[in-house]
Amino acid sequence: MTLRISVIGTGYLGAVHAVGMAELGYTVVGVDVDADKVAALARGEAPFYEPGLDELLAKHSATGRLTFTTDFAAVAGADVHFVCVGTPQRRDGLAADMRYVEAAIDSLAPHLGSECLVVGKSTVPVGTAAAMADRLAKTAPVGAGAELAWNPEFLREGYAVEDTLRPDRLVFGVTSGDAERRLRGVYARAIDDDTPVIVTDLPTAELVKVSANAFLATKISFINAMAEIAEVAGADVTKLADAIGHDARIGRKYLNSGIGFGGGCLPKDIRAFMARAGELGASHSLAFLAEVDAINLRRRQYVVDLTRELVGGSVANRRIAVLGAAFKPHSDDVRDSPALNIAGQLHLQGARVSVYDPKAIANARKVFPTLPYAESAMEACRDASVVLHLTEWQEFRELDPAELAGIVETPVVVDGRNCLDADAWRAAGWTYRGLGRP
Ligand SMILES: NC(=O)C1=CN([C@@H]2O[C@H](COP(=O)(O)OP(=O)(O)OC[C@H]3O[C@@H](n4cnc5c(N)ncnc54)[C@H](O)[C@@H]3O)[C@@H](O)[C@H]2O)C=CC1
Ligand SMILES: O=C(O)[C@H]1O[C@H](OP(=O)(O)OP(=O)(O)OC[C@H]2O[C@@H](n3ccc(=O)[nH]c3=O)[C@H](O)[C@@H]2O)[C@H](O)[C@@H](O)[C@@H]1O
Repeated sequence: MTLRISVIGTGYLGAVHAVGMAELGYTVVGVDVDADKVAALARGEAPFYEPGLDELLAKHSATGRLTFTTDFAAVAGADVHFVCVGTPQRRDGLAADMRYVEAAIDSLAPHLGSECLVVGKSTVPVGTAAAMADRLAKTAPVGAGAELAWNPEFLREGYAVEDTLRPDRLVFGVTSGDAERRLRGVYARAIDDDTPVIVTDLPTAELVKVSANAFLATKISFINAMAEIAEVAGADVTKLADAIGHDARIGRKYLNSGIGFGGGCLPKDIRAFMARAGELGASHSLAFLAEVDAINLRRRQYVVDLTRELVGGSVANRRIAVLGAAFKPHSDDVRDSPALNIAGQLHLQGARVSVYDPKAIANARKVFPTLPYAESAMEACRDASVVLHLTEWQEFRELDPAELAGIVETPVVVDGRNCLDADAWRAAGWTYRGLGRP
């Protein structure tokens, strides 16, 4: 019999997971409290930009095997329930806001059938799974027999469909062999014999997730610290990254220097990890993450200061072109976007900023409605005193520096992602400034 799956929370993670489960052949219902999001998904439209998602959504919505609703009663009868709700940073501190996970468990509990599996996928502070198992036991109908497991997700936005359908590894935090067997069954069609499946207890599974993100954030801040040193020493951090990256023990990935990491995950996850370590009496173990965070935030400030310096001291009334609003290319996500943060700071200092992004303008407008936005890279750059390249979309890499030089006021470019062809820009008459790169 076809497995029936429910996915609670249909944001960047949950919508892709629901679609992925349908692609694996299951009958799937996605539930969210956001009626607009549900309505879009139910029409077969992805509520955000993610390559490949629209096609699969349309394909499976048409068969009726993939449905979306705000009504939790629709999850009744599902064999496996995946909890994918948000765990954002709390407004009053560094810790994760667990309200949404708790609410999802409470809404799910009354509808659980006998012998179903509830699987947490959200990124949570260690100890959450055990607490949610207790919560479920207290609220689920007597005899419901639901079991809880934690299966953290490692997908990257921009590659979310691919990562869901072909995960590089799976982690199953379980308390029984039966839960492991069921999870192996769910993912059987997504993996081959070589895909590592790591089966752990609940706290280890939760920690794997946050430590993976902490490591990635640390690697990025490491190279950005090297960029700071390279800047004052007159060295080239991009060459340095290539050279150390050839050492297989180090590896070149996540050594791209620039304005640092943003998004809905790395920044809030390292902060929540520090907060949890503090609650567990182990603040000292993760004290280095405060520096990782500080190095990262310094990158944004550095570009703001550099821009001011490049225009002779004050950005007031100067036209600044900002290429990029998303926190990274192939995504329309602007959560904690370094590019938007820099644009916002310059705007507040009186600059006449013009922001362009191929996919993220609509989301950027919601967060920063007062920022001026352009319809194209050329429009953003017209009459600019400085061009800031802040999100490395392919479209920006392909800009013709000679053509652009003809429409700006002053040909000065700051390459916040260290990936433009410096020689080509200089040859076209530009003052090129990389970050930690001559
Ligand atoms: N975005 C990503 O690439 C990845 C995210 N994660 C983790 O997945 C979780 C979700 O992240 P995103 O999808 O990015 O967040 P998101 O904000 O895009 O989506 C969360 C969704 O949960 C819904 N929701 C909130 N409370 C609810 C409730 N009580 N019942 C049903 N739905 C509810 C919201 O309306 C929203 O649509 C987070 O813990 C995040 O750290 C993990 C791996 C990758
Ligand atoms: O927990 C999550 O949500 C996800 O967080 C990250 O994925 P994501 O946020 O989609 O984006 P990344 O591709 O990791 O990039 C994060 C940020 O780091 C920046 N970055 C990345 C790599 C690099 O070398 N340098 C660098 O500055 C990017 O521009 C971006 O702002 C992880 O890569 C995923 O494995 C994880 O599942």
